[in-house]
Amino acid sequence: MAVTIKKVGVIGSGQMGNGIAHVAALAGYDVVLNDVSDERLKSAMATINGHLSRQVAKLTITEDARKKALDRITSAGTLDGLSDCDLVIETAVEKEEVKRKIFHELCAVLKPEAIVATNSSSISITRLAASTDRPERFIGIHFMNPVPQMELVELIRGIATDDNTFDTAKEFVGKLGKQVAVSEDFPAFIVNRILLPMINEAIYTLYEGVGNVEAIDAAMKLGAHHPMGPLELADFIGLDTCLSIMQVLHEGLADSKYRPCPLLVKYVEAGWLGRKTQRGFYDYRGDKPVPTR
Ligand SMILES: CC(=O)CC(=O)SCCNC(=O)CCNC(=O)[C@H](O)C(C)(C)COP(=O)(O)OP(=O)(O)OC[C@H]1O[C@@H](n2cnc3c(N)ncnc32)[C@H](O)[C@@H]1OP(=O)(O)O
Ligand SMILES: NC(=O)C1=CN([C@@H]2O[C@H](COP(=O)(O)OP(=O)(O)OC[C@H]3O[C@@H](n4cnc5c(N)ncnc54)[C@H](OP(=O)(O)O)[C@@H]3O)[C@@H](O)[C@H]2O)C=CC1
Repeated sequence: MAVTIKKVGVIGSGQMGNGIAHVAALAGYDVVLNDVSDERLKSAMATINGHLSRQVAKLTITEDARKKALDRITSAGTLDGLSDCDLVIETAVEKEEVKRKIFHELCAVLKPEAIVATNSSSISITRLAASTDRPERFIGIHFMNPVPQMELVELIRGIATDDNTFDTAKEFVGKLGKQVAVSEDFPAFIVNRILLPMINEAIYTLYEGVGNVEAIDAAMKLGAHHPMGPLELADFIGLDTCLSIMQVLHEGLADSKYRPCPLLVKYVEAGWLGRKTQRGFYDYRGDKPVPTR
């Protein structure tokens, strides 16, 4: 039987965290948004307001809905502020040690009956659940980017996830107006098991000089009707996240076909992480994106 969720905690206020806070608040949930820096939290609130305002301008929501949604979101600089949440969704960086540390600290302050979820793109839900005090109330709720636009959410049970937790997560996703795809707990689940090797292959195509950035993106946009070219999409997701997902696939499935492209590694080492750092396969610092290769 599903448990009633009223207050949702979101840990990490990057592009996914602010998107999840946005859709949860619009659906009527009280939201507490947490991040390590106040600056990040301020910028996330401004981003959410910007996206809600665009929805008002497009008449997809009313001005009243925008105001109410914003009023439902509060920010918290520490995890103590999430102690009375019914559901907490972790969406910090795709690094297992960071997530484990967050769960350890969160569980010490969170009410025992609350559900803990991760928006991880690739990491084992069973393994992450084992770093909490409540593996039966732990689940993967994997949103797609950009959250307000994408219809799908993957639900991934760990080995110990109980039926109440699964049913509650499914009901929550339904109330956000999204569709569920259920995935088994294997590296990168369904969407990223398919999407990330395609993106990695596009980077190999660039690395081997088969085509330049513009040619590769145009080929897949015009030749396969993808809404974004694979390199544009990689920049949109974040190259650090893309690399982490490929590493999880490579290590988890022990197959050389998932080897991250050395050029992807180089971009991440340079700190060229895509849109979020203004430089990746494109340079976003000018009026329009300029390919970096
Ligand atoms: C890595 C993972 O773990 C899993 C993943 O998420 S993989 C990534 C999955 N996502 C994709 O593949 C996205 C592919 N791209 C697309 O579908 C489209 O390009 C897109 C929806 C992002 C934008 O569509 P578009 O028609 O080119 O652009 P545009 O008309 O400017 O925007 C369409 C809508 O998206 C919204 N949008 C665009 N970027 C956004 C963002 N970063 N955040 C929130 N909303 C955004 C716009 O506000 C607009 O909404 P309205 O119509 O309500 O105004
Ligand atoms: N990008 C995508 O397309 C998708 C990503 N995901 C997953 O969502 C998660 C977040 O990704 P995304 O939003 O893109 O990443 P971002 O880099 O945009 O945001 C991550 C945020 O988490 C913050 N953070 C880091 N450590 C902590 C911490 N200990 N406590 C609280 N906040 C912290 C970061 O702060 P700071 O920068 O200061 O370190 C940053 O604000 C990842 O697990 C990713 O795999 C899932 C679906 C799609």
